[in-house]
Amino acid sequence: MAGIEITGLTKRYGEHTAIDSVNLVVEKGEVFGFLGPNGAGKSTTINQLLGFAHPSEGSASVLGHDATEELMAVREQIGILPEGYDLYPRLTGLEHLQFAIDSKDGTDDPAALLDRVGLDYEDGQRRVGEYSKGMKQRLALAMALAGDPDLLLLDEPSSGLDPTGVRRLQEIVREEQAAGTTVFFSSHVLGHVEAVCDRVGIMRDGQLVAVDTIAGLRETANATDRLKLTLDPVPDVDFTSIPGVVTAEIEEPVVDIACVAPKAKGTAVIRAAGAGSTLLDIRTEEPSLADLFEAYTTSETIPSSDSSGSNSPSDNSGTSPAQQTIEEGAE
Ligand SMILES: Nc1ncnc2c1ncn2[C@@H]1O[C@H](COP(=O)(O)OP(=O)(O)OP(=O)(O)O)[C@@H](O)[C@H]1O
Repeated sequence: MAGIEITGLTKRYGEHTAIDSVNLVVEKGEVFGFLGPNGAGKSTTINQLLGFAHPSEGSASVLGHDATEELMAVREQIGILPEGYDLYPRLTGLEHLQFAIDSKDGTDDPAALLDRVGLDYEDGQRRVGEYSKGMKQRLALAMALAGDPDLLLLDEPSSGLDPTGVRRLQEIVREEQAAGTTVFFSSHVLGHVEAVCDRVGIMRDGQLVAVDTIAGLRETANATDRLKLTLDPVPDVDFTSIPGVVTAEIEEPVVDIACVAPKAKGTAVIRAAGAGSTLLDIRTEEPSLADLFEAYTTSETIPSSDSSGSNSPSDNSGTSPAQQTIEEGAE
């Protein structure tokens, strides 16, 4: 049984299609990052998983239960940190937590949950109306963890968190995964996603345009590695004539080379040395998730490969829109 299984999921608001024929399988125990620009359809998809709205077409199941028809069974097993959660200003943090524990028939110690998200017991005794934004976010995360859920659904969990809070969140995600919990979360903080996710899915204009590991996305996007050579002097060498080098920009004393073939880096170093230059420094950079995000969400043609249709670690039968241009994909 999958953690999440989404099949042909479409949601229309009047004439507007918010999500369009989304297919996705997230395996149990997987940490899955759900990405996309503003308005791409992430919250709409998550809301369908939470049974907040009926799909126009298709279906979504969570831990084997239909998200719409078996809402209560789903809710009992999952922890939710939704976008725009409601907290009650007059109630204390501890009262919120006790409510969350009771609603799951849980046995958690509220003080331990507070500690887990980095809130003091004294914070827990204060009314939530006095909380800062980050404290509210920590409390909402603690509420999602109540009742030892089998699946965590987190919409922008790092919103409002300071760097210590983000690190704590990452530790919690890893601890939960080690305990067998499936974690599905949307985030615009790509460094955080990169740090904890097994795979990511990228939404664009309501469609799921990529599902893969970050290494897989790098391969499919044919994204360039960067090689920065600090040379004394910068030689009169045409680095772009090296097979695999895409661009070579000189900003004395640095030559910044973008290349698609790993071998090109070694050749560039040998050519520079052969021209009599002393190599003062060498740096290489792989494309970051932010670079990949840009490639998948702003370029006219969505990167694709034979394997880009795989939307599950064990399933190669997905329906990612390979070879599809944005114009063709838009409704
Ligand atoms: N209740 C609604 N009524 C009408 N349109 C809606 C509604 N909810 C969402 N939409 C539209 O659906 C599209 C997807 O919105 P959604 O909130 O899912 O995006 P998102 O990827 O979560 O964006 P963000 O990163 O800004 O949170 C947007 O064009 C939005 O305007």
